[in-house]
Amino acid sequence: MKATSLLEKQLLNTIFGKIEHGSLGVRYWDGEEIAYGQARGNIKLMFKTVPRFNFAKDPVLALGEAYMNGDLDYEGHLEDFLQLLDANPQVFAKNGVLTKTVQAMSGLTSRFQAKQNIQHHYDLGNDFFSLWLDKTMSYSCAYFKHPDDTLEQAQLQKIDYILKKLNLKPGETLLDIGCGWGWLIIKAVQTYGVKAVGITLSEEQFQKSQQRIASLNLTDQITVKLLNYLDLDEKTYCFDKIVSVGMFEHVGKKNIPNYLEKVSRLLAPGGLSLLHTITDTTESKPENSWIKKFIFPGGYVPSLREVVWQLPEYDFHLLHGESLRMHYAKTLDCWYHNFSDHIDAVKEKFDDQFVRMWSLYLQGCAAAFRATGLDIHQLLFSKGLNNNLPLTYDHLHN
Ligand SMILES: C[S@@+](CC[C@H](N)C(=O)[O-])C[C@H]1O[C@@H](n2cnc3c(N)ncnc32)[C@H](O)[C@@H]1O
Repeated sequence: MKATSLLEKQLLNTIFGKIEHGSLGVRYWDGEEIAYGQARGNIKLMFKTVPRFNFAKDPVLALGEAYMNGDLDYEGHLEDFLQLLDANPQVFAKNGVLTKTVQAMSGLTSRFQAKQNIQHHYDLGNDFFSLWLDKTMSYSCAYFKHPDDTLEQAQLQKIDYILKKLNLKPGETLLDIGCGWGWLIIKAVQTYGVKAVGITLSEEQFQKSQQRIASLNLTDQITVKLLNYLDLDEKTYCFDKIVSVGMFEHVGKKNIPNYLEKVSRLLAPGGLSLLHTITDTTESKPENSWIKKFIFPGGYVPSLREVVWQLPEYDFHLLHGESLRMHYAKTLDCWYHNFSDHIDAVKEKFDDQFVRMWSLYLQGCAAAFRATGLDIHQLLFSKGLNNNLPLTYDHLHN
């Protein structure tokens, strides 16, 4: 064995040797198999070659990179692996335990960086996303009323559910911050006769949503803007309702107060806002640097309490909160299933590294919703007091 491969093996052996909770099987490139931790594990990493990445600096990032590059495969369930990461932070954390809070405090995202971050992910091409999203092109957690609902049904149910929570009335104004490909605002206008504004930072989403709106003759009722939500003019706009679905994860820890402030300035007194966002159990978990580097640059998953405690600062009153954790695991399963079904078409557009990266992202996130504290919440709140709302939420389920 060459000296470098021996050194790499010693390093990995030292890292995995610190596992105290759970267990991990590893097959090295020379064929040797070692079981780490306690008891028999259900997950096995198989190094095909000497990995080229810096495990000493950031093991999670290096494992992700080794998988993407085809140096590493695994057998078993990703859920088990993610539980192992959670249970052994001292082994897998970047340079020791650096919490999400500490890392995220280091930078306020500029307008330019925010746009770059969004384009990195969302401007991969509408034809790519349409291969595996449903027909509405909703790119957020769906709502499954029955386990065998199709993805499209579940996405339409999610939109319907959100619009009911917002208690929309004809003639009201609705803002959708991070409107994606526009289906929620289209449904809101068609079903409730509201006037809607949608904002996105993605060029591709902007083009496609404009086309959809024009083809449905809704241009008088809907405006879509290619804009950072922070730049929406408060002197021109005031909305009865504001919704944001799957956008808040891009805001960043330092910008949470700016987001809430902006919503407060754009919302009419007594107005309602619904925030649909991924949340984590605590803000002191190590962040996943692989996801942050390759999938969502600039992303930050807040904890639920981090959002809720700030609401009163802006005179927001929490009315309703709901976790849809298992709905997101199912949504991701559907996306991964569609992605795999269209793998040949994906491979025509992207290289192997990209395909492995997106497979890991979709499967890894599904596993994280199932096995870690990763969650997703819909929070409904009013600006100031609103005494004219239904007394119960029975209408949501009729
Ligand atoms: C995960 S997608 C969700 C899209 C849509 N709401 C849905 O449910 O399908 C996130 C959206 O947030 C938008 N976004 C992220 N940061 C933004 C910002 N600073 N200003 C405006 N839009 C932003 C993206 O362009 C994208 O449309």
